[in-house]
Amino acid sequence: MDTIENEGGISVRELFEGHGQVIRLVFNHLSAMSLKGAVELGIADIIHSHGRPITLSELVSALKIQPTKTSNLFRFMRLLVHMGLFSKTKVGGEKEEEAYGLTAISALLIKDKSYCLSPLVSGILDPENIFPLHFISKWFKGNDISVWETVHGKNYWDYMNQNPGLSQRFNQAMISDSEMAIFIVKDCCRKIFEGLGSIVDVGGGNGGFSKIISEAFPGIKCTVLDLPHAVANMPQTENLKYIAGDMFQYIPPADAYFFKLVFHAFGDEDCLKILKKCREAIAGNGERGKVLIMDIVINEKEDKHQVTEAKLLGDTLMSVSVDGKERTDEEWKTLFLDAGFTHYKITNVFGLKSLIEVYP
Ligand SMILES: C[S@@+](CC[C@H](N)C(=O)[O-])C[C@H]1O[C@@H](n2cnc3c(N)ncnc32)[C@H](O)[C@@H]1O
Ligand SMILES: O=c1cc(-c2ccc(O)cc2)oc2c(O)c(O)ccc12
Repeated sequence: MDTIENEGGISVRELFEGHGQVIRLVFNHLSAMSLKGAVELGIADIIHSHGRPITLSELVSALKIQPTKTSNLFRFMRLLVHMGLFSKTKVGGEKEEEAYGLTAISALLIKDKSYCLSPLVSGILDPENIFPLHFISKWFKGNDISVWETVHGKNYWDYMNQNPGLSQRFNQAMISDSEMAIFIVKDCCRKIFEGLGSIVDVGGGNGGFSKIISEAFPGIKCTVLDLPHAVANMPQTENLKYIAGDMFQYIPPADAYFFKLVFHAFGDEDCLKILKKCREAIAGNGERGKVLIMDIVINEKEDKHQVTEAKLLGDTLMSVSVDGKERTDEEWKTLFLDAGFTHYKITNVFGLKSLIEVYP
């Protein structure tokens, strides 16, 4: 086939393929929006309560949608099966029919399960939350720290502070992201938490993780430190307290300083300030204490392609939304050593996250 000289010798066939890739990328937003639609329709809940794979006609009637939408639903389910949200099997005797079942993805969307991720899907894909992402190019050309300043004239946390509805949906999203941590705390990483007398969950939001810890280890006193709007009106219990404050100003002393998805929301300079505060607190406590970080570690060599892609998408989200970043092992190491820590250990835990133990 002909080549187009002024395009660096790319063949017309390659351009055809490139055209398909551009269309695929443009249509990519439909993956997220279809996931959101499936969550709002409650398809996973319907299949779960059905107790066995559900046929298209049974699904139409359970969804209480017009029969005229049957073929649209068939095509929607075909996409969701392709995306891995649902499985497709044959049911029935002589007159076989196709039926849809749950997969490891849709099992996480069942609303009565503690580890349900539906609030994460709706919270992160909230139109108000994604609107500023339409202005990435405008942000690149200007001097604003994030797209939130470009669009709303204030940073992410100030915007949240002034918009309690969005803040609540974001906090619910993060709580649902924490629920799976129960398996880590109880199983693979139990030893990391055993024997601790106190934990400060710094930037702990509504305390999703601390609730899990305080229930699994009644002997640990958990304190959630977060900005005033995030911890307002939170019910205190004997071993779970909330403090409104600024982690750049003060972090209360504890046996362990826990940070889940906090460092990825800040640049290196800010992370160093926070880590140095922890290091000082440990020194002031007779070198007793450690930092525990549940966050993302980019590992392009060992992670599957899809996992790296999700981490890199997250990195761009952090870069444009909050001046944060996802870090490689080397980048984490530099931060820890610069803050005065001597060693650390990374354990891959769940989803995209690792648990990093950092020692003085
Ligand atoms: C991405 S969220 C993580 C929430 C929680 N750790 C979790 O994973 O569910 C980051 C949190 O940092 C909090 N935060 C931001 N700036 C802070 C500051 N200066 N002091 C304390 N918390 C802060 C935010 O309010 C938010 O709850
Ligand atoms: O929009 C987000 C999403 C996340 C997030 C949620 C769940 C995960 O397992 C990883 C990342 O984190 C965010 C964040 O830390 C932030 O400061 C703003 C937005 C988001």
